[in-house]
Amino acid sequence: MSKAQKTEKINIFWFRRDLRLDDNTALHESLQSEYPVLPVFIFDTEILDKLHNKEDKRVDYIHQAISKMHQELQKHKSGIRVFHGKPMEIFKNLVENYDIEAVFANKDYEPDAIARDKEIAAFLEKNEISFRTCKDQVIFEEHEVVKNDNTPYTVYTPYAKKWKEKLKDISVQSHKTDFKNFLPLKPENMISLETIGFKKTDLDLVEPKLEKEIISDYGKYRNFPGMDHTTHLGVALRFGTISVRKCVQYAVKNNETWLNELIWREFFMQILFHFPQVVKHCFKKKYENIEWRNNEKEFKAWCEGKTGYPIVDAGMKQLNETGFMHNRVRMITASFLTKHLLIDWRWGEAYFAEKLLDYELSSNNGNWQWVAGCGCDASPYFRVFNPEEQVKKFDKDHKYIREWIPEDYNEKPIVEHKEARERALKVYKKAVS
Ligand SMILES: Cc1cc2nc3c(=O)[nH]c(=O)nc-3n(C[C@H](O)[C@H](O)[C@H](O)COP(=O)(O)OP(=O)(O)OC[C@H]3O[C@@H](n4cnc5c(N)ncnc54)[C@H](O)[C@@H]3O)c2cc1C
Repeated sequence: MSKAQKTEKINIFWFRRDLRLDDNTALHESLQSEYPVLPVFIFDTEILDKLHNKEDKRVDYIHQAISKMHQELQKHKSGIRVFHGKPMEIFKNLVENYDIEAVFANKDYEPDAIARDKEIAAFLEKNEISFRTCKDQVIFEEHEVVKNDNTPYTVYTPYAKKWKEKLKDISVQSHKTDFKNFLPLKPENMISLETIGFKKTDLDLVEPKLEKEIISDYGKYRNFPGMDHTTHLGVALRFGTISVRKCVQYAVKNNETWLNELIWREFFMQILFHFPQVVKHCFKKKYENIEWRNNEKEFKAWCEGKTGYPIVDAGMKQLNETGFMHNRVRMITASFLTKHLLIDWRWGEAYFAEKLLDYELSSNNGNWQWVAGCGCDASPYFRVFNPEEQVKKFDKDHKYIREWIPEDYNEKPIVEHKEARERALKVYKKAVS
């Protein structure tokens, strides 16, 4: 950055978890204004420093998504200026070097992001720069779908009902990007993964697509992991490489079951917003009394896919090898950890957070608490998945199991189902009664 840039007034658009050029609300807003727009992205050291695995596919995903947009913008004689550091330091620098009218960004609803944005907004305000945020990541924000007395819903079904009623009152519109108002920039290479302390992985970013064959029959086949009949759009929704408005428009026309899943996503987002204590604690307080066994050897066996229960082990292998696990198997593995092994759901949640490509704090936390029985609208604690019965129902030809566990697999079960189930029921009952 050079002082010479101060001569022209500009706007800044700050990419965060909205890594796309099309149908991007705040980007669209910024481009409507009278000043040219400088797009920026910050590899935030406060987030990256916490990642121990330096071959993290998510960092690679973000890097590839930004590179693609940077190349696209270079065709329009602009680009993205990508920084590595603490957002506050980066903004101090930007303010010193540019005459900025406003900073535009899409709203982020996670507790850490809210705190970061508050700090940045205060700093910008001091410098007479406005910080304009837009709704983009969701159809309805935390205060838009609430009970008649304005309190948040904590049960999914009435929340979803109200959500769908409200949807009828609005038109979900997509925004077209006008490439004319980007700030002209000299061609510049983007910062490399190595410079920010990470390595290239085997991940190849594929353009997220709404696939008709998958979504039309979603309700019929989504529960069978061997059929792999879900969209795999979780990561695209997480990093915003697809617009949620496009997904919802498509779901409304093509499949209500799939729409319901998108509503679960917003349900858990608003739970996290209204009850941020769930990050560390059970939504239902009584469940803090559970006397977890927390056996470290058994936890390791679970993580490595060596529990002796083929469906659990197949799921953990899929997760470890690809960063994805089918939803049905996420439920089975999570139930096995919390009920059969009586290991604190927070251990499992943290392991998934490290490995899942589509890791989303609100969904991961909400679903772990759902399985463990301690969440807002949770499965009752006495519902203990029987892994063998789950195989009979959902993978009866062992297609999924065969895909993920080796032929010479002969792990001995680390616990016996009936005994483990009874032990779990006893411990849970003691805690909650
Ligand atoms: C223990 C556990 C942990 C989970 N952790 C995460 C997580 O970190 N991030 C995450 O996005 N989902 C999580 N889920 C929910 C669900 O498993 C994934 O969203 C889904 O498997 C992703 O696959 P897909 O993209 O093919 O989804 P699809 O089945 O095609 O669904 C479309 C989208 O709807 C949303 N969605 C679907 N199911 C759920 C759900 N139960 N809760 C919230 N949103 C949902 C996701 O954004 C998903 O991409 C978790 C589920 C469990 C049981």
